[in-house]
Amino acid sequence: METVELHIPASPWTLALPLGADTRTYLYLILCLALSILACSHLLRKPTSSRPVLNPSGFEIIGLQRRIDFNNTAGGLITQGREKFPGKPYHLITDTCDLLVLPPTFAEGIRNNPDLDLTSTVEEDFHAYVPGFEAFRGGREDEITNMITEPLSRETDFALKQRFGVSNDWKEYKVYEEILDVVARISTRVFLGPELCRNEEWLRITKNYTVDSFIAAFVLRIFPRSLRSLVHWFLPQCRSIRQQLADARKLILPAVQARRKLRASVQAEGKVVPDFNDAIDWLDQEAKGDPYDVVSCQLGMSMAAIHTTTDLLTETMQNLAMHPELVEELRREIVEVLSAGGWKKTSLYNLKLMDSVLKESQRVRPAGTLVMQRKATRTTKLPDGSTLAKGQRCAVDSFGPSGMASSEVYDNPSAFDPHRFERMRGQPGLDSKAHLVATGPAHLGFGHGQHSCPGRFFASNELKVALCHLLIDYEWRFADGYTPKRMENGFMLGTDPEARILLRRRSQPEVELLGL
Ligand code: HEM
Repeated sequence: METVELHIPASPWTLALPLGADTRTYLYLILCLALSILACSHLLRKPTSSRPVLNPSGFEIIGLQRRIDFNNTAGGLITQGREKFPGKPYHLITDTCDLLVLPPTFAEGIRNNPDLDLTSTVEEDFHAYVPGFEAFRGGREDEITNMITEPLSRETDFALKQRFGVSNDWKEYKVYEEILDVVARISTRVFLGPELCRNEEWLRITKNYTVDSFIAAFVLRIFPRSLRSLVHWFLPQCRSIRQQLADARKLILPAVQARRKLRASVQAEGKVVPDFNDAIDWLDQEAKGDPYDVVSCQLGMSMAAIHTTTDLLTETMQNLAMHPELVEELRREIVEVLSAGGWKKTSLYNLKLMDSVLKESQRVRPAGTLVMQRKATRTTKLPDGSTLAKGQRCAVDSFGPSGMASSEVYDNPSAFDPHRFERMRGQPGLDSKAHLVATGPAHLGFGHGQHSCPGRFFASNELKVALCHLLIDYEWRFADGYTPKRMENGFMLGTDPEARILLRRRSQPEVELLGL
């Protein structure tokens, strides 16, 4: 499989920077103002620990070219770091910070360290204090449950018919674009309920905000932190995400207010409040009456959920196109399990081959080379007894020794083995590591420890429901002339957003999924 660097702004892994002429004038003006502050701040950013530095940046005024180039060089640098300092921490000067890269053997030791925080790394890299970037603020979005399998299935059926129709003729699609829409719809069904999941305006925002805010954050990072609160008002990329946030407010607030009003009136009449089974309710329940910004929580949740889930689903569909022998096996499993148990959470649990295929797809190509990004909120100890200074950032190299591609842990780790995790089921010591939602140093696809992905239980269910519908109701193969690729940008790895497939509806599915 080739690795390419693509520039398609439909996915957050690729960033193009469309700056207009008037913007450039503002940028140059403000850049002049910023030079002296930058020179000082870059001198101050040098690592102070005695650990080795892989890529010392030397003196630089802005380092803009180096930071832009970092998106293309990060993968190579991490490979160099792994070879040069095997099993040892080292500093890497990234496009945003001085990062201490740790081997996977440290993952267990740092996973629940209360002095290592994830939120502040996101807030720092994505300017959470700037209007328009509110969705990057730490919020209440981690209360995710997974109790709506049946409505999820109904919405998946609707969304797939919307995108792929019901024709039995082959038609060519850009798979990422189509699956992104399907995932946005079914995720919104759970986050905001049945009305907004079919609202085109909200679907546009929920799909675009992630990519647009990544671009805006990148542009804003050109400026020193002290100027960002001013500069952002003039940047078209920041203006665009502020507008999206304002549009989101107009759509979400009336729905939330209507829900609260209904709840209050039902309670006043002494009746039982209906269970709406969506994140409007979950967030309100968790807030227990405290004020919170429901719109940025909802956008933050979509941002964490939609492109990540789309990426894994698209990657798995492509793996199935490369291994068509698996399709019949998976269909047999679906028919057997769902015919016996219907659309229950336990049925999804029993789709063991499907779980293994998804987990193996994620093991071979996770969403990032580095995971568990953290910042020390105070001086703390690392598992090797050394000290991590307050403010120092660190992250774990997923592919380091004992990690996701390690021959100490996995037989033939470079091969895609769809049954790998299915075989581990029921084996003492291995069963707990076999499930898609299980995390550990040898599988960091959802991170590990106190900040591991709280949405993975929901994502796992959503992915399985979507795959059941896709496998039973549709068939697909790569479009003629298309060669599978994967892409890399900074620490992010992604499926090819340009991948083309031929897909058609099956005329005689083994089972009627909506009737279960
Ligand atoms: C296949 C889909 C997904 C993947 C691959 C994924 C991956 C990740 C990863 C790698 C992290 C960081 C973990 C760490 O640093 O230890 C994370 C965090 C997070 N994810 Fe996911 N995620 C997915 C789906 C979702 C969904 C569906 C939701 C919400 C419904 C969600 C919500 C979150 C939140 C809120 C955090 C931050 C947790 C914290 O701050 O402690 N994710 N995810």
